Amino acid sequence: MRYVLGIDLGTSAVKALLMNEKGELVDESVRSYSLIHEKVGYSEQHPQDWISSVREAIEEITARFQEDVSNIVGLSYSGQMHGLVLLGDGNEVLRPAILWNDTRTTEQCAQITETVGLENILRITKNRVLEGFTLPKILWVQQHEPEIYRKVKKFLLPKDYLRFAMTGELHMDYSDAAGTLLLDIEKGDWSKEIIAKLGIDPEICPELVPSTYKVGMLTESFASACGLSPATKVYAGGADNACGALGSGVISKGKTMVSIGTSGVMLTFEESKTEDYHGKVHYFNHAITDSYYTMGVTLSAGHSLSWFNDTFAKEESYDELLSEINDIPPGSNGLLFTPYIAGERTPYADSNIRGSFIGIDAIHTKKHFAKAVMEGIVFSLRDTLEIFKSSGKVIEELISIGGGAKNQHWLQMQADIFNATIYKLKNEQGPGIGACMIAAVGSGIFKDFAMAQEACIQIGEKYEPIPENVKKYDELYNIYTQVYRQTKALNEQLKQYR
Ligand SMILES: Nc1ncnc2c1ncn2[C@@H]1O[C@H](COP(=O)(O)OP(=O)(O)O)[C@@H](O)[C@H]1O
Ligand SMILES: O=C(CO)[C@@H](O)[C@H](O)COP(=O)(O)O
Repeated sequence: MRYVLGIDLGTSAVKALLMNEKGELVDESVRSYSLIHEKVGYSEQHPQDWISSVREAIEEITARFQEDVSNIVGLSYSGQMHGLVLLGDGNEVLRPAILWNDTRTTEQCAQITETVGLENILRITKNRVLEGFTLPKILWVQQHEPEIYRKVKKFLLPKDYLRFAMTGELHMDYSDAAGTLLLDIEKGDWSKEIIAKLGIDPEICPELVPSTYKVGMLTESFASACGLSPATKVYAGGADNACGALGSGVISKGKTMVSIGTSGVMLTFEESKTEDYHGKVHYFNHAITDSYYTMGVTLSAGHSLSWFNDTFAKEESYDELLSEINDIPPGSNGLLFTPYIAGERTPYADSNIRGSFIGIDAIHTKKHFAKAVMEGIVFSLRDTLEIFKSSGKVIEELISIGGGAKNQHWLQMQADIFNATIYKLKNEQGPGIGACMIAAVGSGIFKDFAMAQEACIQIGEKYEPIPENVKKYDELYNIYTQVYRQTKALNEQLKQYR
């Protein structure tokens, strides 16, 4: 029997999945790592932590593997998007990686928009300039750390650096490159115009490849450190949201998924690059050649719940914290939360906005706050659903993935707030499954992603909207949508005290 490994390099942890040639998941392991928040708005990680965590996660799987490890024929990746890894002359890492949820680059975003022009940016990249994307981070290093910038020979994204550490080969795949704001989406190449206008050395951009491209084999040293065969073939992989889309079957028109990971994502398949959302949602290349997807991002989705848990209920597991939320009616007895605890992206591209609890009453207890946090996160994802609907899309079914899909009440809440049928996967790790599918298609186990989807994706429970909850949540959503406007100016005044 042949096997493939999928490595999902997430924000909070790396998850390694082992899949057999029938598309069944046979083993998995997880290793967590931390985020560094040196200042408000900063979010970094040490690339070395990714490498050691991945090595340990694979080692755990190979130690349990009962067959010859050469039966693990291929591996691929799903990676947290946009994070900037800078390499010097000898491919050494020059500074910690600046991540997707780092919002220090508001000034650089304004400079890019002014220098390149918003119309040009939208025409070339199909996206607006946002703090989370990679290009503003490159300019930030250029301006604030010129001694480091002078040494830069290549820039990579997180999973590309991981792949380099495992193979010695430097590449970037199109689905992840789309999130740099340097890719000309129509031409499928680095944008010479943006690069020239911003005075960036084109040599720092890595070679672009498709997700199923075979970049090479594992280095002898990495293979022996994690117990794999050095003949294991390595395929490029994709952005975590592209892989999440693969892993939840969003590979054809009309398919939509919602993910509550550290961030929150509402994502739908786009057949072509010609739809125009005027940058209101992100428009990126899929991991399938010549396909695209659009998505809106809630910066702190699962992160809002993990923040609440860490800050107010550290001793409790998620299951303990959420055990009584179903005793509370929709709307948490008048308590409303906006999940802008680290700024927001969709629909408000605003790095300064912060979250609120509105309507705190003496009757509210910890479980009300926990439920309000979950509701606020889903309201925020509904903002993107409304953008899709206003462009004429009909979305009646969604696949829900990510850590948030582990909680059945949260899944029901999604059905009620989106007024749509929610399907859960048997294993909620969509991006990891997508990474396995890339390795399986790359190594020829499946002819294409349609065949891989048939074999690898197993739908679990189904959640139907409950009409009285839908009605109540519609009313509450109307109140929710007013909070941003009404708290924006207050947060501007509060900024100096952060
Ligand atoms: N048992 C659970 N119940 C509800 N939510 C959970 C549970 N476990 C994890 N989560 C949520 O999922 C988030 C992590 O999701 P995950 O997809 O693993 O993140 P990432 O890929 O960004 O590292 C946590 O921040 C938390 O909000
Ligand atoms: O910034 C984005 C997408 O644009 C995030 O979705 C990151 O890709 C991180 O994802 P998770 O760790 O939350 O899955």
